[in-house]
Amino acid sequence: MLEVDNVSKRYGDVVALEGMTFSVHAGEMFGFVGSNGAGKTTTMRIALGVLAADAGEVRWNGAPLDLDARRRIGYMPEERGLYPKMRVAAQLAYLGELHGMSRARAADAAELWTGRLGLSERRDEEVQKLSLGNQQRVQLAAALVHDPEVLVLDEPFSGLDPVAVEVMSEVLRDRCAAGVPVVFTSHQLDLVERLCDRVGIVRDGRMVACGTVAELRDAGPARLVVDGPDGGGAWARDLPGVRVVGVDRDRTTLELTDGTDDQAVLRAAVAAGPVREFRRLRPTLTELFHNVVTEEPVA
Ligand SMILES: Nc1ncnc2c1ncn2[C@@H]1O[C@H](COP(=O)(O)OP(=O)(O)OP(=O)(O)O)[C@@H](O)[C@H]1O
Repeated sequence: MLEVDNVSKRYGDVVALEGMTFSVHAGEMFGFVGSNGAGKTTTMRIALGVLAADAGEVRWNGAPLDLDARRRIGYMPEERGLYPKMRVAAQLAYLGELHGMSRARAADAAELWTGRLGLSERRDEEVQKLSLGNQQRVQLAAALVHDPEVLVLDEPFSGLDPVAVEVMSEVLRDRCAAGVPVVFTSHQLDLVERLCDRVGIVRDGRMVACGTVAELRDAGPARLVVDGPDGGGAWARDLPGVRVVGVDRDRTTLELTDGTDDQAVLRAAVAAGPVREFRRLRPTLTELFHNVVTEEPVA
């Protein structure tokens, strides 16, 4: 398990992180989302150990991250650090050797990952001559080549075409299934919602919401949509614990205060007329994200 525990970081007067805390378990895919400048890259750099925290700790399997543990992380940096003039397979093999692999194992791993990531035809090309999307595939291969125990990926999906997104998703799912914790940042919330077991939403250097997508969608006041009795939602206006928040012809959107029994609402609706639809309204991750990042900051 990778644990980021109460990590804080300032750059001069800028508070980049303030008590950032979360953990990623073996075999779990964790999506790390937030607005530009929220602190995601800073967190990833600290998790990898390329940047020192002012306070707090990063632990791998319960122990503070040391040099040895860092070598077992596969990292895809936001600034994409490849050697532009080196050829794809030679570069990957070289990176594998830097991580302590024998020359033969590193060459095999380079062969394997270029194949898995659809780069077989590009093995002997210079990285700088590849399209940006293909350079990104090489960058992921570089994170994977030494068979890391943890994957930390900064924006692995940005700029990829739909086929490349599928290839990359498949590889990450596969690593997760092999027990590797995977954490990645992304602004593509639909993708995060589809892929991740858990999601953390960061705002102004703090984790403001964290959980499974289902947990996050179920948090907050319950909302119901009822398509039924006529009359602009009049049937619901006097129900205890119920607020009418929207009316669209016979379709009424209700917000329930905590503890209000939705079945009592259903009975009231049926008593007032025929009910054609009665369902819980759950926000998408995009709506949740929007709510979280536009909320007034807590003083
Ligand atoms: N080297 C630096 N020197 C000064 N300030 C920095 C430095 N790196 C980051 N910051 C500041 O720290 C804050 C967090 O930045 P960070 O890059 O971690 O955000 P992010 O969530 O990764 O953003 P994005 O989605 O735009 O990549 C921002 O206010 C940023 O301006």
